[in-house]
Amino acid sequence: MFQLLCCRANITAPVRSLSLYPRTSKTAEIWRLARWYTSPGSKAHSSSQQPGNAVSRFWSLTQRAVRHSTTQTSKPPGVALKFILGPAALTVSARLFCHVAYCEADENNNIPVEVVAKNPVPEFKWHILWEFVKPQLFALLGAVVLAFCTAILNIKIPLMLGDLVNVVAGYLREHTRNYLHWSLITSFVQGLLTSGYIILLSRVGERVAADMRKTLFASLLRQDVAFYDANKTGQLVNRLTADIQEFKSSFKLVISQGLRSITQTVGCFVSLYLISPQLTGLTVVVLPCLVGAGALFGSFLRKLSRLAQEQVAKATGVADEALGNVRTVKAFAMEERELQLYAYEVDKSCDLNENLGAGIAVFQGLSNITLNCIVLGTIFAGGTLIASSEMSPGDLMSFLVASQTVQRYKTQPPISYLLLQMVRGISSGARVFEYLSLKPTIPLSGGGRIPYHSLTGRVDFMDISFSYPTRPGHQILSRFNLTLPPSKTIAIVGESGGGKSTVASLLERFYDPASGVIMLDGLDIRTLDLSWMRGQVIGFINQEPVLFGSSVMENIRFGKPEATDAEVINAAKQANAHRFITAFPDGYNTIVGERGATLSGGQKQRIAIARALIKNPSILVLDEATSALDAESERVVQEALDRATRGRTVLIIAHRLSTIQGADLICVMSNGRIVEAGSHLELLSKGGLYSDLIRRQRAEGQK
Ligand SMILES: Nc1ncnc2c1ncn2[C@@H]1O[C@H](COP(=O)(O)OP(=O)(O)OP(=O)(O)O)[C@@H](O)[C@H]1O
Repeated sequence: MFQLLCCRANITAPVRSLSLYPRTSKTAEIWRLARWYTSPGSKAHSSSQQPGNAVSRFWSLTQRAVRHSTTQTSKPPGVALKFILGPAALTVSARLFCHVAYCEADENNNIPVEVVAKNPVPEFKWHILWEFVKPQLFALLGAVVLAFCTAILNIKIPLMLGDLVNVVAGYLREHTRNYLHWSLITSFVQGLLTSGYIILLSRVGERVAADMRKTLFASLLRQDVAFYDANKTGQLVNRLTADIQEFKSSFKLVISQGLRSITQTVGCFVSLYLISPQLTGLTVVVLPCLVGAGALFGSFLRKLSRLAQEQVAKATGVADEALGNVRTVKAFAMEERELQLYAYEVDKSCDLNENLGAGIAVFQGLSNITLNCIVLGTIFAGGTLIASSEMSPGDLMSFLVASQTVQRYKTQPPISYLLLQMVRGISSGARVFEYLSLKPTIPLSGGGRIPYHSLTGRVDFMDISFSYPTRPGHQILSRFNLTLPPSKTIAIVGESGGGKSTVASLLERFYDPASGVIMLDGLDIRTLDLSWMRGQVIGFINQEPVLFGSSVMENIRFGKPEATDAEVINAAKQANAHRFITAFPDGYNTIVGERGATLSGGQKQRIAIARALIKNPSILVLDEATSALDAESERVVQEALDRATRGRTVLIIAHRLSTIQGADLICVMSNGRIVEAGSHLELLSKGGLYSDLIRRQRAEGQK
């Protein structure tokens, strides 16, 4: 609707349609517009404003041509009315039509091909649209009325100025033949050049966007885990998709239209100067003021646009979180609450975008008024010069044609639209670049490696103190010390929230401690190659294994991309997973669904164990690996784990104490430190915190 208003509010269109063109050029102009209007492809064509303007211009010129061919003199009042209402009606309806048609033909519609191929073509349901439009009915009607009135004015203004045109048009008639000849050649060359720059620009735009996507994705993947604690994935995905899309569209549009506008403007200014230095001087005085005011307004709009885009990303984040965790949302009957949260964020983004739209509208209105004043001022000043014989009527005519061209290219491909696109493109680009230049504090590669045959797998946590970066004041570990001897199984137990999983995260180097050192075989892990450590030394299995939506085979191979099929099957056998996998009709090629949704908890866990085992890690970290399973699944998974842990250094983070009684050493954590350590029997006989925990867990089990 806003676009519609903008289009119709564009009262520079009548200036363009003044028919100040030489009469013989009209047919060429009409033909060019008709072709422009019907040819798809250019990004400029996807603007709902451009085609609309083209329609009004096309119609206006057609009317002029007809009028000139029939009579050059007076017109009866009925005819005048026809010329006002007819084009207006056509223009409004054509704009409405164009809007729909061009939305459908959006070249940047990024629906993946396979989705389109698999799903039936979605039906456009008018009654649903009506539900959305109903509350806005008054605004819509108001807009249609305003658009209609503007269309009438658009036609009225050229009619009023028509007499003036008739007077001066005679001058150009003498040059008709020459003009036609050159017009044809110029049109042809212009067509070729247009195709050329659109092809090139499209290529540049697509490649820039693809590169930006790849680079941003790589940069996001490189970031620390702390970065993901502080940013919602929905917002990150939004930068990867919507922001780059927006940037690409703006880039293409602004370059194509902007280049053309600048070239045309400079060229026409030279022409203007040759025609009348006095009038051009006047324009040159006025123009910087307008440009200055425009720049000020532009920076204000840019700020608004940035806020609006951030808010849209925030709303996307809320939706992403709710849809990504839809089972939890449903399990807690939180649909209504999530909807409220989403609606709140969407309403905020709606308000911001409305403000942005209003800002653009005011800008458009002001610029239209200013430009029309310039035209009238030119005519007035030109008239004065003609009266004092300093200028001929022909020169005034030429000056008006040239200044009209300046306006068309400087302000016409609606400047508000260009400006909006530029503002949006800059904000989107800034949001993309922000993450492109972000450096992770924990580099993924670089540093030493320990040869496989000399790696023993001993780990020492020495005087570790740590707080999460998102909660700096809350200390989780304080002077924490622990040794994992080679090929031994060490279990950590303790109160929930006591920091057990944090110990595992530090060993994986998801975070670095604030003070203290973690050693692997006597070497500070900060000096070792992180990719090597995570990829080959440490196997990690946690409570909620996350699988990717590909086949079982690919999920297991995720642990070692170069693994052969035989290695995958061997790992699955070790993880007690081979039998259930081969029972599936598609065996190892079974697709596990998004995040492994088509598998049971125990099956997912065993695939995750196979994925960790395939890399044959020296150190295995099990973070409550069986606590989410029922008794039967736990038995099968535990069996797999017992087999998997043999000959490796194992750190078990345990909630259920029954699963760790066979560990070589059990450490009890409290207040971020180890307060007790020993075997199961030793700790029981001590009668300390461990036996307390056992007693409490037994009591809970009996309830
Ligand atoms: N990413 C994070 N950002 C900020 N705080 C965190 C983060 N992860 C955990 N914490 C906090 O750190 C503390 C220790 O968490 P941790 O997960 O290590 O405990 P835990 O002993 O493993 O608990 P549980 O047995 O319930 O799994 C908790 O207070 C938790 O709220």
